[in-house]
Amino acid sequence: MATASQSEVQFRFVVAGGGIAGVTCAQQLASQFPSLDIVLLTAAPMVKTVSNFRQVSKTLEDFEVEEQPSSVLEEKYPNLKVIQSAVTVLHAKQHTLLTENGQVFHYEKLCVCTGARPKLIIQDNPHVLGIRDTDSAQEFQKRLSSAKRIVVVGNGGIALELVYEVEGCEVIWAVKDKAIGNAFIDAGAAQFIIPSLEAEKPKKALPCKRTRYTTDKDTAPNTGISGIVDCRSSPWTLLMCLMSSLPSQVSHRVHVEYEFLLLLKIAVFPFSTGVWPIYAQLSNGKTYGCDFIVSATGVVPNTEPFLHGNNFDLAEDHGLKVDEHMQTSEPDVYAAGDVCTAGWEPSAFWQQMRLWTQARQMGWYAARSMAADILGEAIELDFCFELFSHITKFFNYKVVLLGKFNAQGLGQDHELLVRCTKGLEYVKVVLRGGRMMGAILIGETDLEETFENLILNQMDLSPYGQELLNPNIDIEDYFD
Ligand SMILES: Cc1cc2nc3c(=O)[nH]c(=O)nc-3n(C[C@H](O)[C@H](O)[C@H](O)COP(=O)(O)OP(=O)(O)OC[C@H]3O[C@@H](n4cnc5c(N)ncnc54)[C@H](O)[C@@H]3O)c2cc1C
Ligand SMILES: NC(=O)C1=CN([C@@H]2O[C@H](COP(=O)(O)OP(=O)(O)OC[C@H]3O[C@@H](n4cnc5c(N)ncnc54)[C@H](OP(=O)(O)O)[C@@H]3O)[C@@H](O)[C@H]2O)C=CC1
Repeated sequence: MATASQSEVQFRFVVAGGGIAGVTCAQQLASQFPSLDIVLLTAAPMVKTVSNFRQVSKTLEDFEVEEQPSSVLEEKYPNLKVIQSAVTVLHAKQHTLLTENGQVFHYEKLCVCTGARPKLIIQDNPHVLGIRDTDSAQEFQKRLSSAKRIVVVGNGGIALELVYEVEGCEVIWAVKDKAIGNAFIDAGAAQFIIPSLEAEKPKKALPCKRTRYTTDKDTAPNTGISGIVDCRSSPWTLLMCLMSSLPSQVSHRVHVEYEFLLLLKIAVFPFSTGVWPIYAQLSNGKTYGCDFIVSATGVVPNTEPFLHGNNFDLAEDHGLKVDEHMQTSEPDVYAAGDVCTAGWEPSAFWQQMRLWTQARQMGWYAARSMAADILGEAIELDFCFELFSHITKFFNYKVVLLGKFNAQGLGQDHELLVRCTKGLEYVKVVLRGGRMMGAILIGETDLEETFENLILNQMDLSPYGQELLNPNIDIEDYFD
């Protein structure tokens, strides 16, 4: 509770969390209400902003993520005040927040955007690392520089990127599925991209992702590792950038262990008795000694400071459940980005995935909803939630995911059309009742806009059958 000695300040809008969701929300509120002071409370010294935003098609978007000091944001939005102090307590009934530095904030509307943290297979083990932010990426890089072998556990975005990028160290990739990349791609796509793991990697000046993340060159804090500020960097691209400077003794050696059942008991031997600091025992009977294990096994929403004494509905994945206006179950508390879980009835082609794009869209839409509520206006769920779309890069291939790209929730009630040219492209279409429900496009297919339209307009494609993917038909012209 606030004490008499603590200063209490009142704001109409308070946003907690300086990631993409929180910053987007605060920026939107600051521009919509130029005469009001908006407060952004954040735990980290830097905030993340979107730059070079490009609307690729109706729903597909591409942008870079920059890490910048808060002053950059305050200069651009004079009515936006960024305070670096983590929220420690929320009293939702009283509409007050307490921060680490002892300040009490009274709000009319609050948006919680505190992100998520890695869900580690083993907690508090110095040889099991998760990667989330610049600090954890730097720790990973430091450990990697002297590592001979690492074990990567997990089969999602981080593992897919990590195993491809790590050089100069043997990588054992332990996936519990039959194919790699199950969180993003299907088994066919996995077969298409996996030869890239064995092939010589194309030399590139710097790692580059579809959605990049940069640190301001002149203003980044001194990290103590030379070269950082000259790189286009993120927890992720920063990592890759740093890794490119490591000596390459064993080039790109990855061994995949499929279908292991994770034995939660990972043996840890003291340095004096074991050759390796940690041993990973897999259910297939194999044991691998390694320098450290990377647990790339998903994330858990950062909700702790908000739960005690409040009455939030939580989703199964422990996210703050939000309705179609990004409102939580506590009055006047909204949530956006990784910390929240969409609780509304989703469109037939959308699902939540914890990604930069969705963090931006949710942050923006939460701000619009908060404003609409204050102004007494009605607001409808934004169009960006009509169709799931994501552009990224895996194993140096452009990857576009649309709608129910893995037939999520469709059960047996679907059929697949696939076109694949080794080393060039992989196109998979998910159809239900002759109508397109989703697609995976790998390589420079140039099909994203046409397929996006076909999913949105639900045209009956049954008359075209297999011809839909005939490479000799210019499908773009055909359906335009
Ligand atoms: C290694 C890695 C690579 C990724 N690559 C991609 C990619 O290529 N493409 C993609 O789309 N997505 C990617 N993601 C996912 C993406 O980073 C997240 O979905 C996105 O950052 C979520 O944004 P957010 O604003 O919700 O949360 P975050 O970016 O996590 O921001 C949360 C903010 O809240 C602050 N905070 C936390 N607790 C408190 C508190 N108590 N009080 C105040 N502030 C607090 C933090 O300091 C931080 O500023 C990647 C994730 C990781 C870990
Ligand atoms: N390019 C991009 O778009 C990128 C996006 N990201 C995002 O960043 C976040 C963090 O990435 P990441 O950690 O890879 O999370 P993801 O959610 O992408 O993947 C987690 C993976 O770990 C598996 N897993 C979960 N628990 C265990 C366990 N106990 N043992 C073995 N495997 C397990 C999951 O399998 P199952 O699904 O069967 O539970 C899944 O394959 C995600 O939100 C991701 O979307 C990250 C990097 C790149």
